[in-house]
Amino acid sequence: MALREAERLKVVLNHLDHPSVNIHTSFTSAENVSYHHPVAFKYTLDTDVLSPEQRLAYEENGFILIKNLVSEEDIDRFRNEFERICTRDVKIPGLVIMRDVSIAKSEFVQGEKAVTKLQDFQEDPELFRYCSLPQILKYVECFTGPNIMAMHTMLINKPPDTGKKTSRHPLHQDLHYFPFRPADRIVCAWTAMEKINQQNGCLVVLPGTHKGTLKEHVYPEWEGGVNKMYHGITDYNPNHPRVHLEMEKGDTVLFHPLLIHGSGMNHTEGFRKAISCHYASADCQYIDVKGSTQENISKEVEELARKRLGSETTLTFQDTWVFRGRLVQGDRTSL
Ligand SMILES: CCCCCCCCCCCCCCCCCCCC(=O)SCCNC(=O)CCNC(=O)[C@H](O)C(C)(C)COP(=O)(O)OP(=O)(O)OC[C@H]1O[C@@H](n2cnc3c(N)ncnc32)[C@H](O)[C@@H]1OP(=O)(O)O
Ligand SMILES: Nc1ncnc2c1ncn2[C@@H]1O[C@H](COP(=O)(O)OP(=O)(O)OP(=O)(O)O)[C@@H](O)[C@H]1O
Ligand SMILES: O=C(O)CCC(=O)C(=O)O
Ligand SMILES: [Fe+2]
Ligand SMILES: [Mg+2]
Repeated sequence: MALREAERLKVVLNHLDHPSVNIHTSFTSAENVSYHHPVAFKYTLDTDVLSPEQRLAYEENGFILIKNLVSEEDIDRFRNEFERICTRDVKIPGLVIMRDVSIAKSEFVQGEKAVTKLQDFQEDPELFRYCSLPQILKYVECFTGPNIMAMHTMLINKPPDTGKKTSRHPLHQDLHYFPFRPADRIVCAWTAMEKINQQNGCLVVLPGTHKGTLKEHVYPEWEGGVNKMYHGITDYNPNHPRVHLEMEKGDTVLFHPLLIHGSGMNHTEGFRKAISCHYASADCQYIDVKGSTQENISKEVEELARKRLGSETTLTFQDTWVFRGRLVQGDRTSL
């Protein structure tokens, strides 16, 4: 134990010699922590990628924002591919094209304007390039370690709100959807595909909530309706500070799967776009969610699998993740 503390201290101290860090402004916190209370890092691993203040920020807040991580050129390519999918120029196996619930039964909306989310693009080489970008994996490894699985992929096209407030995403923890652990070895990368602010419905996070436990999730009672599987937490502290993550095109936030987050209404006429991937250490283990707060989502997913693949399907919640996961670095050891 003492040896591990010493190793941790060494990491912090090593960073003190790092030439790119400004000793006068940024070091104070890392220095204080390391001398006065040896740092017990729980949420991050020892790599040379995160600066001491980035590392402490993630430990404390459960997220870090990296400016300008994905190039314009790459984002424009993802956007192009998104359009080809919406117009049905390409068909990708396993990919789910989801409409906003407010227009789900409308025949009159077509193309990109009818799509609120692409889910599971792991079989599309062009979009899946996002999940393998080396500059993203370099950060992801700080949380997952070297064996990395891309477990869940999405391109979110938050529509202008129709007035029913269905463009909101209720406050939730992504871990609710995942039957694998440990949670600390899972991380989401979420990249803005354009300028995203409060007007068009940016991410809203409750800093520090990753230190809590997984909460119960249910459909919120919203008058205008709620999108399929958009479960939310009812039992959160309404006075907890909220941070609106305003981002530029290419900025990327990495966040912990227990961090409570959601997104507000899109008050603009544009479709707000973001691309994301949930990564997990390939060393994670599947868990049985029976009797836990995750039982409701597991039943809902299994029901959807039966609807899609036929009523005789015996696919479990865990199986759906085995099929979707793709190795992006190292060895597929467990997941
Ligand atoms: C090998 C694997 C196969 C097994 C597949 C199982 C995969 C499940 C994936 C879901 C896991 C989600 C994991 C997320 C983890 C990270 C955290 C992210 C948090 C979220 O974002 S959760 C929300 C994401 N939700 C989904 O992705 C739900 C998946 N969506 C769908 O399955 C379909 O898009 C949907 C909504 C069922 C529509 O199916 P579709 O066949 O395209 O549509 P139909 O026109 O036939 O409509 C069927 C029926 O559904 C109603 N409908 C349509 N859209 C919506 C909507 N947005 N919300 C609510 N209801 C909707 C439609 O009106 C029809 O209703 P009827 O009454 O007429 O039957
Ligand atoms: N009445 C509500 N009940 C439950 N959750 C809500 C409610 N209103 C908003 N939320 C959720 O709270 C989070 C932040 O939304 P909030 O409304 O604060 O965003 P905002 O960006 O301030 O948007 P707006 O300007 O539309 O109010 C989102 O996840 C949203 O879905
Ligand atoms: O609104 C968004 O882009 C975020 C949605 C989200 O948190 C999710 O799908 O898990
Ligand atoms: Fe989420
Ligand atoms: Mg609001």
